[in-house]
Amino acid sequence: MTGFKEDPVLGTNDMIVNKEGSGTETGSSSRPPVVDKAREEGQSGRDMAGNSIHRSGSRPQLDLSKAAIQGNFEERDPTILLPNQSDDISHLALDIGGSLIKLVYFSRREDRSNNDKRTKTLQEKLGISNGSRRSFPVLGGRLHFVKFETAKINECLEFISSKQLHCGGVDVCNGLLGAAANNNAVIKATGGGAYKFADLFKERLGVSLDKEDEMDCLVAGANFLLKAIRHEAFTHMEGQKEFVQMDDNDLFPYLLVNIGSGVSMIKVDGDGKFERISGTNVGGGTYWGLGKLLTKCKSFDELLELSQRGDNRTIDMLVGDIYGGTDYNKIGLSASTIASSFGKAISDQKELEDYSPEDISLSLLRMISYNIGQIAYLNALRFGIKRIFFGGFFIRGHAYTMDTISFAVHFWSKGEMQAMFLRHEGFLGALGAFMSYEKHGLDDLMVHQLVERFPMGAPYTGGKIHGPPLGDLNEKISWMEKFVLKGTEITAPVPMAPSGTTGLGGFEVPSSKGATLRSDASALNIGVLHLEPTLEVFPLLADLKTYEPNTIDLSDHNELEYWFTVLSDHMPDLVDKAVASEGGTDDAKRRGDAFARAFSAHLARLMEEPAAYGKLGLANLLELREECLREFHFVDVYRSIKQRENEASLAVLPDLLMELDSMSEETRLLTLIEGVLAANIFDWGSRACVELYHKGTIIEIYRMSRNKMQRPWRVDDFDLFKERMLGSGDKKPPPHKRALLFVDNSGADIVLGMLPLARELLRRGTEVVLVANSLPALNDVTAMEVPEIVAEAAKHCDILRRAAEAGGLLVDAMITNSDGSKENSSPVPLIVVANGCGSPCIDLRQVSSELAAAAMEADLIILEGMGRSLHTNFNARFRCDALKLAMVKNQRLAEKLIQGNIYDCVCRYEPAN
Ligand SMILES: CC(C)(COP(=O)(O)O)[C@@H](O)C(=O)NCCC(=O)O
Ligand SMILES: [Mn+2]
Repeated sequence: MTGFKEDPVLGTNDMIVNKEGSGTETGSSSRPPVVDKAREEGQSGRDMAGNSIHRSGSRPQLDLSKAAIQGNFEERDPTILLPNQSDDISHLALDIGGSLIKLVYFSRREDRSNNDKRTKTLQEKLGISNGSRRSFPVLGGRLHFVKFETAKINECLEFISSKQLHCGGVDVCNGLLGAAANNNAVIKATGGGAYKFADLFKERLGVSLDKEDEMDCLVAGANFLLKAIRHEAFTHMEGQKEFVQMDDNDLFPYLLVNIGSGVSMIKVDGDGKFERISGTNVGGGTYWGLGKLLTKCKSFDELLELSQRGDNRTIDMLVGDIYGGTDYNKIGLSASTIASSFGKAISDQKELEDYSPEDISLSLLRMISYNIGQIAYLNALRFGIKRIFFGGFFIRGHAYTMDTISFAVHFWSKGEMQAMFLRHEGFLGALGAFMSYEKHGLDDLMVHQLVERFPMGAPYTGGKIHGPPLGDLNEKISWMEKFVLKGTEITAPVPMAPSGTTGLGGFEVPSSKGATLRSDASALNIGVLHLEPTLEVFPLLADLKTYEPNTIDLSDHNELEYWFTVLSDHMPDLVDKAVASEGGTDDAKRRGDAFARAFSAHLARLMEEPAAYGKLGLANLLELREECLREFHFVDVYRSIKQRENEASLAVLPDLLMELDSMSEETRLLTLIEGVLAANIFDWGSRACVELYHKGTIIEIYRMSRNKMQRPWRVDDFDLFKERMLGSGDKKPPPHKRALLFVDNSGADIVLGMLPLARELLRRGTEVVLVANSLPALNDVTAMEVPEIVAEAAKHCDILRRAAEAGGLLVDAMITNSDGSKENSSPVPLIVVANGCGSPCIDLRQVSSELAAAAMEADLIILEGMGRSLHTNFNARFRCDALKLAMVKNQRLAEKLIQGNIYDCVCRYEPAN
């Protein structure tokens, strides 16, 4: 496991563990289900050999039978009583190693489900409430990863206790179970400490540790990660990290090389199917042990840090030392290849003290890393395995170690094999233990149901080992305040040395060795995993495998720097607005400051290491800002601005509709598209636009924007779109059946832009689904707000009114005409669907199940706005007709993306192929 073990590690083929044939009761998926009765009664069973099997009392699934709402039914989040739910929903697992304790725990999420009556009915009307809905065995929530030093086990116990993780029940605040400490509670644990500290856990927390086999856990954890997490695996060559997309269907077999004190090499053939095919006793323990003796270092980190400044040539015997400074060309060895680690010490007339500890440490690190890389390669070769994943305590995200191992594998395999690493590798065991809870449902989770987000629980130092837990918002704020006093400490952990080779390159000199240690020994390069069982892949994507939501890749440092500055510059104004949106109270000011600090800290962390939480795109940064605001309880920063703009726009809507109705079909279509582009100027996320707003009223700006809409636009496929809509000559194409309109901003954008366009589609017999954000982001309109806007607009327009009624949007509206007659035609419906996100951008790999269901019948999608159609999805291809409409409100983006200028427009039409 990831901790150093006391057990000696045996050499090659010393032990075979074949999960399938072993008949053991540990592990997860291959195990036969445990008889419920035995579990309920907490009995111990007997296996075939008569050994007693400890039955875990844990059962993470919710028993919803006889569930009843307690109190007021009309409340937004009423308390639900689950009388039949046992209080053993386990949501904590541990891996207690020699030096670190790794915790994986699950926290329930408050129910964010949309309770709006109107949107509910309309979804029923479209038949999308049941259709594609599955029953989800797993609760929505978050999977957290936390580390403690084993030496500070008290902090760990305190953390568990303060968060009530050992009670196995659901958060008391959520009122589900109100679980008090449960003396029968059992926590899954692996690693040597599961034995060593069992009594301490019993004594301090009243819980028993249910021990799981380390190797079972390791494999279960690795399999889960490789299948369920998008940017989990990466290569690391010459200081460059590159994520590798694993193919679910082509994952096995792989070689898992776990470098703890010793090294285990495990061939993994499937879930629960693995065999320990080899190992070596020269591992992390060897490096640490020998290093300690030779350098007098006190800790592993210290030793590793020394190596950063070392030069192994003073102590290693190189090919050049033997060949008088020249290469040994005949067998392809250059002069700088290590011929013999520590070999120079034989002939040098030196004592140990004459060598620098730095050089010794580096020589040792290279000796051990190359050796492991070579043995791993040979074993992969032996079994015809192409992929090797390295993990364990020894790796801990240390760039130079990864480079060294990668070089070895690359060198020996002549580039045929790749060494890969896992971002969560430090948590394989803990995750595996977590997976071993019976019938978790977790193993069935798919990539799109897990969203990795930046860790929001402070400390915000980029995930250093946790100190004392922070209980509530107030503590979180105090924590942020404390760090202002300490100035720069809040920013990211030690920076990675800039990459760049020495010129020697290759096997001899990995490049990422710098003056400072960039190790993940203490920093967690992982976020919080949000489990969103209702998320689905947008079914109209042409090719999920090649789909990349982000147009701007922030691994380009210039880009990152630019967007970092944009977001930083926007901060003061955003904080002002946020504070004002919460009444400008002292409490709001405190929260505002804390938000600014937390967000800055995240940005600083990402500047240091952009790939810290997987591949970083602009959409992730923009979402991070919204998540940070929510973290400090800013519910909707632009609420009043949105309201004001909605009202102003609704007031001029009747005139606009009248004007449109007086036009020919062709002119009207053009005017409508112009209207959408012009109204997209109302974007409070763009610095240029915000400056504009100080210069005129909403309507003045809208008029000015309309007047500037001369064609051709910078990207102008209007004629193609018009032909599809209106045909050419006598040919009248059939209308689209259903259009999904991804709406963007409040105010003019939706009222004077997208709604009139929706009305035109409805008039032509196309069903319209307005797709809006689930949660607020900047001034974007949310799905909760749209029905209100539609209801207002419908007062002035029969087409909208009837469609909205048909879609169930107007629950309180008249169902008779003003002359008293009933409607006799059955108009196509207008409905609203929440997209599942709370960001100005949209990642179509992860949308709400409602949207996925609504998309089934759709043959046209219209993506509007810079966030949804330029920053993301600009290059996305769909299986139906797609129209992308946006005004570019940023000069740099305009230049980069469309070789144009700020305020240029994009009307990109791509027919279904
Ligand atoms: C956040 C946004 C994507 C929102 O644009 P929208 O989707 O509303 O058209 C956009 O405002 C943006 O990229 N802003 C940052 C760049 C700037 O201030 O110029
Ligand atoms: Mn927007």
